[in-house]
Amino acid sequence: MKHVARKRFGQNFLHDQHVLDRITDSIAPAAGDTMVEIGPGLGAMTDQLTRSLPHMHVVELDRDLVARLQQRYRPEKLTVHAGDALKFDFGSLPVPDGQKLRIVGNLPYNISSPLLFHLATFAPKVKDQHFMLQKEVVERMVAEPGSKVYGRLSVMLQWRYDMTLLFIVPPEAFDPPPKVDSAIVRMIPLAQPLACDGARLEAVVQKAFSQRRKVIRNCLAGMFTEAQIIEAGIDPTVRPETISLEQYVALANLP
Ligand SMILES: C[S@@+](CC[C@H](N)C(=O)[O-])C[C@H]1O[C@@H](n2cnc3c(N)ncnc32)[C@H](O)[C@@H]1O
Repeated sequence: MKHVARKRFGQNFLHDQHVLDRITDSIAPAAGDTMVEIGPGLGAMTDQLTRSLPHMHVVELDRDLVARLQQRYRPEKLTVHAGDALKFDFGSLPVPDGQKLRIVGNLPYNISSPLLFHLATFAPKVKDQHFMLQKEVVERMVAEPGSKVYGRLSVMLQWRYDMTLLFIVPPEAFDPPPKVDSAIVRMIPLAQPLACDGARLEAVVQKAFSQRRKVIRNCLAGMFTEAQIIEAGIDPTVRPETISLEQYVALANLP
C-alpha cells in the first residue's frame, strides 16, 4: 500500500535519482563506517547508503515507516531505532575503538533547529554530519558577521563545527514538493572549539540576538556593563549581528 506523506512528521520524500547520487557522492560512505540516518522515511537514502555499508542504523519516528523498513531490510543490515531523534542518545550507538560516528539525514524541517542543537551535544563523538535542510536554515548556519541572517544558529553551530553548503536542491526533487528550496550541508566537528562554557555562551548569544535592532550595550543590559563589553574587545554601540564568534566567546568567558 502506498504510504501517504504525513505533514506533521515533515515528510517530503526524495525521488530524484540524480540528487540521491550527488548526496551519496558527497557522503562517500565506506565499508568500515558507523553511520546513522535520521528520518529514513521510505528508504530512498538508506537504499543508496546500504550499497556501500554492510550495516547501518536509522532513527525513525513514524511507526508505519518503521514497520516498512523492518520488513524491507534484514536486521543484520539495518538496525531500526523507533523513536524521536530529538530524544535519541546518539552516544549510545556502538562505535569501534578509535572511530567516530557519521550522521546523515534528510531532516524533518519542522524540528531542524532543536535537532541541530541536540546533535551538537554529541559533537565530540561525531566524525561528520551531512544533512538536507531548508536552504534558509543552511544559509543562517554558515552566515558570517555582518550578514542579515547571521544569528544564534550561526554562532552556536560555528563554535562547534566547520560547515559548508554543498549544493541546493529544488522542491521538484521531492514528493510531495516542499514550498521552499533545500540545501545539503556538511558539518565537521572542530577538533578544538574555542574554550568556553556552552551553556554560558548560549545564554549570552540568546540575549544578544533577542533584540537584533538594538546596539549590543542595550541588548546585554543587566548581563554585562558597558565596561565589560569593551573589555571583551567589543564596541558597545554595534549591533549583535556584527559581533564575531571570538568576541561572543570572549564575553561568555568574562569572570
Ligand atoms: C523529509 S522526510 C525524509 C525522508 C527520507 N529520508 C527521504 O529522503 O525521502 C523526514 C523523515 O523524518 C521522519 N521524522 C520526523 N520527525 C522525526 C523525529 N522527531 N525523529 C525521527 N524521525 C523523524 C519522518 O517520518 C520522515 O521519514
